[in-house]
Amino acid sequence: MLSVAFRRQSPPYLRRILCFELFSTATSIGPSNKSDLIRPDPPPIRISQTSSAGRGVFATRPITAGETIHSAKPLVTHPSLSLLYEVCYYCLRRKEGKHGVGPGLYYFCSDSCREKSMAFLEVESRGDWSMLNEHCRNRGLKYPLMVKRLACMVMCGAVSSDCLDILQPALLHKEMLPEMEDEFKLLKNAFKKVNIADEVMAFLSKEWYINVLARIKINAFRIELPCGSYEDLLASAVALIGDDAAVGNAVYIVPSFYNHDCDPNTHIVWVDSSDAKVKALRDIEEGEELRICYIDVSMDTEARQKILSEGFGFRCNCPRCLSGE
Ligand SMILES: C[S@@+](CC[C@H](N)C(=O)[O-])C[C@H]1O[C@@H](n2cnc3c(N)ncnc32)[C@H](O)[C@@H]1O
Repeated sequence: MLSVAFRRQSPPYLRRILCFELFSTATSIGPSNKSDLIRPDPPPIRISQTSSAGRGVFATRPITAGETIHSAKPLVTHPSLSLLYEVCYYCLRRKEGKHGVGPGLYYFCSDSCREKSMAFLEVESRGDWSMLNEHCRNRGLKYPLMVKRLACMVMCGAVSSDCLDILQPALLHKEMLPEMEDEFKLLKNAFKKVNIADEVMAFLSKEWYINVLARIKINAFRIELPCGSYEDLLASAVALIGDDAAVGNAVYIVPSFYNHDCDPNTHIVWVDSSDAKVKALRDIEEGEELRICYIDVSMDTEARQKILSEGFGFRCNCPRCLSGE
């Protein structure tokens, strides 16, 4: 087991985030009497410093194999460009059959998803995103689209411009900057052409763009959802040819604190939307660090280290890698 150094309690800012992301859906029974609000048990985790991988997530009690440790809702999502009109524009749930949505119209799987999207869509739908989409499509990029959505969410007041600052950023190399600057110009120009007050756009600087992209790069999850129907299967086949099999990407706060292990004790599952469940793969002791895997761990040590180093910027120090397995 990893030797870990952790404080007894998560720092206050992390406790606030845990409360927001994990308990934002208290169950209400009966009329609007506050005493009727039932809060679920707090999840058995705390976020603390590890000895060698920055912050990590630790079990606060024994956890049984197969147990759902907690659920998490994304802060920001974006569908894959090839499935833009085939999955819910908010939660990425696959469209089942024909839902009467016209060509070129976004699909929402429920009134709730439509309502939650209303504010950022009001901003987003004013712009012409064809150049940014084309740029991303040609280069196979997904993250600039998430930055665009986040910018719209900031402009409509749904989130603050620093909402991702708590997450670890990717290390950026000088060679990456020209492409990021091009993307930023495409984004900024699209906003400039529409009627958005300067003060509402004040946060949208090149530094903000690069700062947010660096965090999304290292913390975004690629969401793959099983196909429901034959039509879904066909849509996925088209996506596979045109782009990739993922329905989209999403960034969460709490799941972003899970470190990687090539023999993980925990995994994240998606059933039918971007709502995530973190589950135990085996029995876990109180105080043990919970780790997921970021990559296909069936590869040999050298291949795993190469992908983790090139894609995530770190040398894996998990017991399996240290033993050269
Ligand atoms: C998604 S973040 C995980 C949370 C992060 N430790 C933090 O403090 O916010 C991924 C980063 O955590 C660190 N990390 C994760 N797994 C690791 C591992 N197995 N070995 C070394 N560092 C790791 C690396 O710095 C990596 O870029």
